[in-house]
Amino acid sequence: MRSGRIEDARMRQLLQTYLVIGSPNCREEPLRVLEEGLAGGVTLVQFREKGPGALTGESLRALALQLQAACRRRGVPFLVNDDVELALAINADGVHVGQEDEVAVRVRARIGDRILGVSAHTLAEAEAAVHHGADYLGIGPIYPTASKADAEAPQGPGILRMLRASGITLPLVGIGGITTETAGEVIRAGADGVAVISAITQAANIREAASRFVAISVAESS
Ligand SMILES: Cc1ncc(COP(=O)(O)OP(=O)(O)O)c(N)n1
Ligand SMILES: Cc1ncsc1CCOP(=O)(O)O
Ligand SMILES: [Mg+2]
Repeated sequence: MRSGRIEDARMRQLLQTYLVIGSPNCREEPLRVLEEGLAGGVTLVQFREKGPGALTGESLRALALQLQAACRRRGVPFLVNDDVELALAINADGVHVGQEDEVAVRVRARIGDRILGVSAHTLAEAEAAVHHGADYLGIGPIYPTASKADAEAPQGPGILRMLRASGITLPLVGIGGITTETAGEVIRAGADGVAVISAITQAANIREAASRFVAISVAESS
């Protein structure tokens, strides 16, 4: 059991290499993809079961439990995207919600001290999320992405510089089209880390891809 909200310093460490994963993103068994990512050193995991062929009902819950168990074996926190009900039912470590999801202040009330991540695309959304009790903000898409059909227009790393210059001090993670070529500039622009779907889940060598992101995040954050 966690006692109290996560500290910013710990949150920043967890955000360094954040894997977002669901079965539609995987070319092979999601558990194997996740285990390879964990072996490569990913620091935080979000279960995001969305897109063509996404599981529902009992199979969704079964996959969530399977992936959560793999994270527990490695001591890596496991968050659930969108579905607060599922997160509570499986006792996940936290939830990530966006602007179209259940409002953050209500999610905070429901999940207690579990980790709360909130997506923001503007300074006003970022300030509201801070006020509503977010532990970190997901900022993106930074670059074009094929992994989210309804993504907003890419904003580039400048959005991160703008948020930092405007006084947002909460832990931030960049997301959207981030590769090992661009992860460094995302962190230098003000992110504490990078959240990645395809550059890890679709990699020919998942473990190696994850470990490259880890090395970049560590080097850029020190
Ligand atoms: C770390 C992180 N940042 C942003 C998002 C996007 O959330 P949202 O805007 O609610 O879109 P969906 O992921 O629900 O399609 C995220 N999932 N994770
Ligand atoms: C969930 C989400 N939110 C903004 S972009 C995105 C998708 C990121 O996936 P990828 O790393 O494959 O571009
Ligand atoms: Mg959402």
